[in-house]
Amino acid sequence: MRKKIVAGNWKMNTTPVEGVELFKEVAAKKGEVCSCVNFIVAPPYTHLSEIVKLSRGTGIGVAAQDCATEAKGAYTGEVSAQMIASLGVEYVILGHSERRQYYGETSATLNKKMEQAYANNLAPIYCVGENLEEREAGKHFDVVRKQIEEVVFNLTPDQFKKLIIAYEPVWAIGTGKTASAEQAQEIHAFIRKVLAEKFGDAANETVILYGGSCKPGNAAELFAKADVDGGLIGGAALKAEDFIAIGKGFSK
Ligand SMILES: O=C[C@H](O)COP(=O)(O)O
Repeated sequence: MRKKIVAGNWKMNTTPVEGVELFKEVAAKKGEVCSCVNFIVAPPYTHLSEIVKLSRGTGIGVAAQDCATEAKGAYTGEVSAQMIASLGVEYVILGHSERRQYYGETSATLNKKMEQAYANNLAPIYCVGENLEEREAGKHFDVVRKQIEEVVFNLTPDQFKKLIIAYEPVWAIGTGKTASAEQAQEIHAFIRKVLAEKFGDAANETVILYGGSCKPGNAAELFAKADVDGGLIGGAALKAEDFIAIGKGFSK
């Protein structure tokens, strides 16, 4: 039985004070959701220390939204995986489409970040997904396969066991357009098949999250699909009520 995960990517939103409030609200409401659901929050770097402390005993995991390609040194503005891990953070989101699109992250960049994440015991949440043009041209399977082959296929079998994948069609992120549950299932099953080509049966254990305008109204339908193991939530993770309601998509 694969883990069920609902992860909230706060992106560049909330001040540290607001973030603490949001976290406290989520923690207070978490009991309304089936204990089978694992919640993770990914606040901005500036909030991590405080939120890790608050998370103790709540069962809510904490992720960073990114990490540096290098271990340490003269890289102004960067934050290393070691710095993040030393706070008690367990996960790191890597390869989010916003990082790929606005900061030019390539597979080469992401291979280095993966290496740093694993060297510091952080479990990566590796994001893949096609843009609208690629989807309309019917290239989504090829795009996603490439994003997996160029990065995930470099992992050792042991590293692979810790990996979480998030499929996020770029055309659905923050747009209000959601992939249908059928579209999500189709590509999640495809991702699992590609992973199995390299890692065999271990791919049956890989948690594959859906991301892109996932909200209380569509979560249950998406999560009901066989290969959709939860969600990576953006906008709706900024309201505790909505985030928790998405978690309830698993409760029935
Ligand atoms: O990381 C989260 C995704 O980019 C989804 O964002 P969204 O729920 O606002 O569409």
